[in-house]
Amino acid sequence: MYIGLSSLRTRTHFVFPTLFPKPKSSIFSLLTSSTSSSMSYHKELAAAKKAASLAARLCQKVQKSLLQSDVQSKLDKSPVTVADYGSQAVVSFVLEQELSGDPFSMVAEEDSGDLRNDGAQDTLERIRVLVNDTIASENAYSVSPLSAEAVLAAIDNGRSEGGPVGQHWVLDPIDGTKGFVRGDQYAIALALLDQGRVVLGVLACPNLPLAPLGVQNSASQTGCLFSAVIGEGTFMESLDGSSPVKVNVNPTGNPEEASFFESYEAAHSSHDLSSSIANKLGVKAPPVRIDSQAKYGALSRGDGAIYLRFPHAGYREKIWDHAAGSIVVTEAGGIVSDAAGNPLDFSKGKYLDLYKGIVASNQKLMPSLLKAIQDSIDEKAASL
Ligand SMILES: Nc1ncnc2c1ncn2[C@@H]1O[C@H](COP(=O)(O)O)[C@@H](OP(=O)(O)O)[C@H]1O
Ligand SMILES: [Mg+2]
Ligand SMILES: [Mg+2]
Ligand SMILES: [Mg+2]
Repeated sequence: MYIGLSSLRTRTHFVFPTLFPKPKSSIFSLLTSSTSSSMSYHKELAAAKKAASLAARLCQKVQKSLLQSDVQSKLDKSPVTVADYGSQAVVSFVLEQELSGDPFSMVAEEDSGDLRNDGAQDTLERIRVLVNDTIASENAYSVSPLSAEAVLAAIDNGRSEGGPVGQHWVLDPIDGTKGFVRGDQYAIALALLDQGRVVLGVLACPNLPLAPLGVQNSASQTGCLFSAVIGEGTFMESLDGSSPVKVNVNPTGNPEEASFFESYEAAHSSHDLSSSIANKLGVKAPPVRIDSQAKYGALSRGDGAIYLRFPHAGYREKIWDHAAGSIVVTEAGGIVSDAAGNPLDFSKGKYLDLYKGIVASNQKLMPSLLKAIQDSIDEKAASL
């Protein structure tokens, strides 16, 4: 099954009684009753939610009227749009404003290189206007409009290499650019590393319905903001503003009840390998294919029970593609590991060193899932 926006809009049986039942604890009460170690991320969490929400507003505006000229190709042939750059500039600007005075380091996907080339002036001007309009819409920052140079500098604030020492923000300004361009799912993914560990993650998913996948209808509201702080659990709220509700992964230990997520793009993850693993495990449902870390968000609230990702040989995963998503799932009670069950190590710079791929699930399914994965990998190797 492919979950794009169009198919999401046409489903009928809606059963999400109160979209946001009265929360048992709000983010505020939760943070005030938390342990001293996680208390220290209160300010960072508020800043991250604000930054990702504002960037989501910019992306939504662009996605509604995306022009062919808004989409460029990077050196590796992957797409990048004015919204990727604009989102990165907005997140960088908001974090600096909200956390001014603190040392600032950010590892982000985009850089200003191509925008400084001759012939990129029109694109840069479009980004500058988008960024300034978005910042002005917040009414909270009394700054004069940013110049083109200031926008380029904000984008380049994301040039850190990360690593095991100190704090580093990790940003994917649009994860799932291909989905974004297609009009489907994407996410703004922002995480904080502290001494090499992910301690906070925020995922803004503007096109993800608030109701669970498969049960929403055309009237369902879309736009979810997931947030997680280490030791505090995972919360979901509407991007339009609502009280956060705590979410948990699907607890099933029965593969027949479990559905699994994978990339929409077959070039990003082997669909054949996932299907062999699902068969071995006894999963009955067809794969749910969605772009971006929206998969981690959906998994954290129990829409499915498994996420499988097996990039083709030679591809190296980047930390910004998994940092926010992984803490959103682990704080909701799930497990995220490589295909051998090793935890992901975000302390090695921009890249993740992995065995074969990434897998996320709940505590009960993980042991048999890892076995099915290894059996499928061995079978594939023997058939070559
Ligand atoms: N050949 C490849 N194999 C695996 N992942 C890839 C890939 N090419 C690009 N990607 C990554 O897949 C991400 C999208 O994930 P998904 O497949 O879950 O939608 C992209 O993020 P961006 O869109 O931020 O560039 C990109 O980093
Ligand atoms: Mg990209
Ligand atoms: Mg990405
Ligand atoms: Mg991206």
